[in-house]
Amino acid sequence: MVDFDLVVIGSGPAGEWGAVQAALAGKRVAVVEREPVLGGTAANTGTLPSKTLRETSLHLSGLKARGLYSVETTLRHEATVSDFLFRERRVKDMERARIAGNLERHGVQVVLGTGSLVDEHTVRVTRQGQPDLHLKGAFILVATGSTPFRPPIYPFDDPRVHDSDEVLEIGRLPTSLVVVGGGVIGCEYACMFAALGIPVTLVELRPELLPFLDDEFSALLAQRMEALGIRMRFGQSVEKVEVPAACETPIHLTLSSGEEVATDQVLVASGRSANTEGLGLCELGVKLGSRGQVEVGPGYQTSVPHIYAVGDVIGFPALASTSMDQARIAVEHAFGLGGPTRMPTILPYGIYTIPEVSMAGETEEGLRAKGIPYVAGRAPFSTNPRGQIIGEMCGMLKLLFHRESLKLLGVHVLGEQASELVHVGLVAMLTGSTARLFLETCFNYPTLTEAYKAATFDAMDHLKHGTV
Ligand SMILES: Cc1cc2nc3c(=O)[nH]c(=O)nc-3n(C[C@H](O)[C@H](O)[C@H](O)COP(=O)(O)OP(=O)(O)OC[C@H]3O[C@@H](n4cnc5c(N)ncnc54)[C@H](O)[C@@H]3O)c2cc1C
Ligand SMILES: NC(=O)c1ccc[n+]([C@@H]2O[C@H](COP(=O)([O-])OP(=O)(O)OC[C@H]3O[C@@H](n4cnc5c(N)ncnc54)[C@H](O)[C@@H]3O)[C@@H](O)[C@H]2O)c1
Repeated sequence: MVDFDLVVIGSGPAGEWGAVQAALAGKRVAVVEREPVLGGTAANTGTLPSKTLRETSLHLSGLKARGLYSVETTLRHEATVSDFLFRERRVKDMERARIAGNLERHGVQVVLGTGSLVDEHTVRVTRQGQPDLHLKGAFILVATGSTPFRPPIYPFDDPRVHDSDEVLEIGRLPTSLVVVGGGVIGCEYACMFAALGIPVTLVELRPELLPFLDDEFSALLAQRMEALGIRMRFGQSVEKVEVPAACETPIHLTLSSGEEVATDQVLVASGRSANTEGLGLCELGVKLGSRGQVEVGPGYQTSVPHIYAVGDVIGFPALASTSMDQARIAVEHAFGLGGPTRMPTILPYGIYTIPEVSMAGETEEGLRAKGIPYVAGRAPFSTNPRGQIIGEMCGMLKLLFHRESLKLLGVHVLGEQASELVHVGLVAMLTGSTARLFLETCFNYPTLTEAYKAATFDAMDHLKHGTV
């Protein structure tokens, strides 16, 4: 039995940063990881691999150059799956090495094996070909993440049927692809494959894309995705799947509308499930929600006070960004370190579709539902000099201000660098800033960020004319 102040189960962003935060405070920390590599979904199968593939597909397809030179650049026909995956593997390797270095530098002990709780303070680590280890922790941090949900109608053992983990192991690029699920993962992958010139059909149960977005931006994104060649099938699901043994014979899907779709490959991205199975949480009285996610209270404490849970395993918002901060907060709470014990009230969302979309704060629909008077200001990138220079003709920034106080309430961006640009508005909201901030700030010229000033002027015009 080895004694620690904190035993962390899982080495994704939540596990890594929870462990480091505790180690920085002088605590003895162990991280248990069941995979042979560190980094979880963010480093290995999710965030970084998918973002790297996005850049690769933009590069291989020459898509970025199209707006600039009006040339019809198409995918180099000899592009192979190894071209496609080359940089993804490099980025992944570098991130794994960074995490190992970070944990080592802070004196965190890494134990490879599958962790489960045998009692309230003891984590058993099951290791292949080696005896079990028992680690005692004054506190336990559950950071076991999530895995793709696999609806039973799909034969995932067929090499042409993928979930979002397996798509990173594809043996060849599809000649056509059906993506099931128009959530963030489905939209991002649909764009990447469509950018490569592959015919993509996106099947989404809901009548619209990403309903948490401002309606205007959800519709704009759908338009841009259609312009990229993606066939949208809203309000539908897949009822029947026929996968012939011969891989040259197309897969046959029957949609709920009765439409038949023939496709080379299928990517199923219809949600994820929390990794709680076999952890022994229920046996200890830790409450789980309807989808297996761990229920937590303030400070990410579970119903067993010295067991904390953070990241994807607790469900929404299930982002790498929020997982890291939740973990830092949980450690602050557990050890009473005096730092922040709750998340910021406004979180940013970055969606790496083509084009990118990002938002923070309120949507127009949200403000209307709450009866908050507002004024909107828009700045299309086509009228922004930097937008002209880089050929970003479809992007837009929209700002939502309180109609009386002029406090910034929401920021929405679609286009190049959207997930970076949103941070200006995010910080403005977190500091309670008003339209004056943008009117009085001198921005670099020419930049996309300047759009903040243009959108603010537009909002002031609306105020003057009594429009929204
Ligand atoms: C395709 C895709 C793209 C994404 N893109 C973004 C993005 O752009 N931005 C963003 O912020 N988020 C993104 N996400 C979400 C992000 O990856 C997750 O929110 C984040 O990885 C969650 O971190 P975590 O530490 O909670 O869990 P994970 O990263 O899943 O890590 C959990 C770790 O726990 C280990 N583990 C599980 N059970 C055990 C056990 N019993 N014993 C030992 N170890 C165990 C797992 O092996 C894993 O290493 C994306 C996700 C996907 C799938
Ligand atoms: N850029 C980012 O921040 C980013 C990128 C990727 C993933 N993620 C995170 O990963 C998590 C999981 O993403 P996800 O896209 O798998 O899940 P999701 O729950 O966000 O989306 C699943 C989508 O599939 C649809 N769906 C469900 N069943 C269906 C069916 N039978 N037929 C057709 N459509 C169906 C749902 O309506 C939904 O739109 C998200 O919570 C997200 O936070 C974040």
